[in-house]
Amino acid sequence: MAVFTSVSLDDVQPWIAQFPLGRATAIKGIASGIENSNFFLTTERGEYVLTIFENLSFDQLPFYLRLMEHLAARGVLVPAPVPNDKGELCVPLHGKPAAIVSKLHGSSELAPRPVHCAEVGAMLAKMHLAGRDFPLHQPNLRGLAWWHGAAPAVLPHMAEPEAALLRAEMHFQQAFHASALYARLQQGPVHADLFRNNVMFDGERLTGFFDFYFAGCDTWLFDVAVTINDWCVDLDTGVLDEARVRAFLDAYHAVRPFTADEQEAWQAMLRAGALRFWLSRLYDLHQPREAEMLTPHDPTHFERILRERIATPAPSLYQ
Ligand SMILES: Nc1ncnc2c1ncn2[C@@H]1O[C@H](COP(=O)(O)OP(=O)(O)O)[C@@H](O)[C@H]1O
Ligand SMILES: N[C@@H](CCOP(=O)(O)O)C(=O)O
Repeated sequence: MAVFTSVSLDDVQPWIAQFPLGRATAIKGIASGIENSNFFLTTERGEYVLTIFENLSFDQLPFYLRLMEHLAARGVLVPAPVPNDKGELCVPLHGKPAAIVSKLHGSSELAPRPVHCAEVGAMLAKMHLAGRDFPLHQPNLRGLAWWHGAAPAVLPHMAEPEAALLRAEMHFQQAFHASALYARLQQGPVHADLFRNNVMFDGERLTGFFDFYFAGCDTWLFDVAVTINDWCVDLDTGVLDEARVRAFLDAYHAVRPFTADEQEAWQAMLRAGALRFWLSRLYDLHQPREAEMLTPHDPTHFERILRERIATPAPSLYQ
């Protein structure tokens, strides 16, 4: 659970006057999440989510918030940021950047079936296409450059077999990212953290993607790999579930067809998706930050997934 910065109804009342939302009537800290302080905010106009950004700067936030605005305007189901009376999407609260977005209906589907995976696959493809004319650019801040900084920070804490795997995979990914094949992959704004807990469903109907605060420009295939590694995996073994993978990939391919280059790069990208979260979970474990409520995620889950993606041929992207 994480609320890093506390906010009361009294704190928020004068602040919210700059938004066209009426008075705030209730505010409640949200326990889940590990990056930001989130609150359900009820106002005279409806239900919203207030986020105080703990690690992102005012300079970085326009990318995320304008991307959500851009996607929402193109029919991609994402929370719409609410502008204040000056048209700003991000304003200080308790000295930190903060934003209000619309609240999505429903709940996360933590035991997805193929029908849910198909919904996510189709919406992800739609999101990639809708992002093509997004004018702002920011790299994926948890990409290869970050991996190079994080690996030396966690390696001293690791036992040798795991450290050897991390060094070898860094080496492999360095070569993959420098390859001509990688350079040919299509790129654009990606979510980069589209796990089960970042998508809302109302029954079998997807109501939205949220938590865009790891988004950045990267290959579309990386986004597919990150998403499949969570949505289509057997959580105990890290093995991909064939029926869920097929449903996801077929639905994605029907909206935005995969290319032959992407097929060739697929196994290496599934490995990249696993490495990214193994590293960030190791980093959070060994370099913890202050929080009122915080549950660290288990790194061994992604170590298992990485070993499995190295050992097992990747499923075909299209039939
Ligand atoms: N726009 C939204 N609509 C509905 N619920 C939301 C929305 N944004 C966040 N939440 C809720 O807040 C929780 C934590 O948000 P999240 O963005 O995952 O936090 P963090 O960025 O700290 O990881 C989510 O699990 C979800 O229940
Ligand atoms: N999805 C990541 C961590 C990011 O946390 P989130 O709650 O913001 O999605 C992981 O599982 O390691």
